[in-house]
Amino acid sequence: MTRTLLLTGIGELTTHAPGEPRLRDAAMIIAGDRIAWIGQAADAPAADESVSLEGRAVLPGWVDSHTHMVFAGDRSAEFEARMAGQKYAAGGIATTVRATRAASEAELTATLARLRAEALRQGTTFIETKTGYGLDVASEEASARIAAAEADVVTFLGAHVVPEGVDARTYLDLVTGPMLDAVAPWVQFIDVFCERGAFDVDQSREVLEAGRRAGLGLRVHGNQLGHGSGVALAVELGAASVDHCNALTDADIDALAASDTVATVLPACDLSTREPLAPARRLWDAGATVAIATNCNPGTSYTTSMPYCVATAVLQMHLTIEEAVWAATRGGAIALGVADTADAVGMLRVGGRADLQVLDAPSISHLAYRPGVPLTAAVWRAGERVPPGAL
Ligand SMILES: N=CN[C@@H](CCC(=O)O)C(=O)O
Ligand SMILES: [Zn+2]
Repeated sequence: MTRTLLLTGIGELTTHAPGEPRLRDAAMIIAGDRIAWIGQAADAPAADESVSLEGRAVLPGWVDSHTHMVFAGDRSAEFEARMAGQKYAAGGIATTVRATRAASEAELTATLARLRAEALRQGTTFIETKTGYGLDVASEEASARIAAAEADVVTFLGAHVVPEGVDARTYLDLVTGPMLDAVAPWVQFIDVFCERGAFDVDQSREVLEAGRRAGLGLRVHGNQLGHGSGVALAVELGAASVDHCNALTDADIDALAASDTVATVLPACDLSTREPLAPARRLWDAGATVAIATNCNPGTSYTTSMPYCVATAVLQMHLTIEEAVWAATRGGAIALGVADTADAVGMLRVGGRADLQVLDAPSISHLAYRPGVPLTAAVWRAGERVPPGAL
């Protein structure tokens, strides 16, 4: 018999069930990896075990839908220079490519596992990560394989930049041919950095179409450093998401609003690169589906903290706390195509996967009201409690 655990004394429960407001004085039963019951604490059935959360808030675990965690090396000198006024450019990626190629698989695995654990301690129960710092067939294959062992979803980003010493045409043939074949067993999505200094719109289309032929879902890094065609291309090809979205025209916003392509904003990256914040408020108001992610990587956003991103989205991008929490959970799940499956994440529902977090606070509002304070009190991932000593 599956043992049941009753979480009672939930001061505020965010489920994201359609039309369901935050529940007060709630309780929940976890059975195995599933949620077996949700309701008022006073109506809770008996369970094998019971834990009182003493008025704390409960919400879905964060879904971090955009990270680059397979890398080696450190770019703090580049970061310092940026804080002293230098502009971010795609060329910094080459530094990490050199370090990543020189690292052993054991080192890359250890870094990824460390970052994954760091994220889990902050409530992230589901994570996507990308290749993109190998940029040759063997290194990209290794990156994809390492990523697949640790992350929930893996994206192939061979088209991050054209590596040093290779011409663009030769590299595109590699990315859309042997490199794609080598990573295909390990990845679910293909991505392209459609930006000045990386790939133009025709090159990006070629990469995405090759990925689609290989059965992969599509994502785009677009409109990060200037007005470009990334968003328009993502919408045209029906990509699952277009990420960054800093420099958008009204037409880009309208196109996103009329599409199923998720607009993923990356608040920590915007601050770390001193780029104008993505217009999350305008996107939301226009009717676009918005996701929030960390973009954890050593160049533009070296953080695993979804709470930091949520606080920034509220304080600086002007989302409400409910919108920001939704974007960092259900929005991320939609971007990864895992919002409406039997194993859906990013929401709490009876029969659904028990991925949830408890805040050391009575309400989700404290995520922005008390920014920078570690508020993660407990985390369950697929029904397994993260050992309290690990938080
Ligand atoms: N923009 C492209 N790729 C990463 C940054 C990579 C880097 O600078 O190392 C990003 O999402 O910000
Ligand atoms: Zn990225």
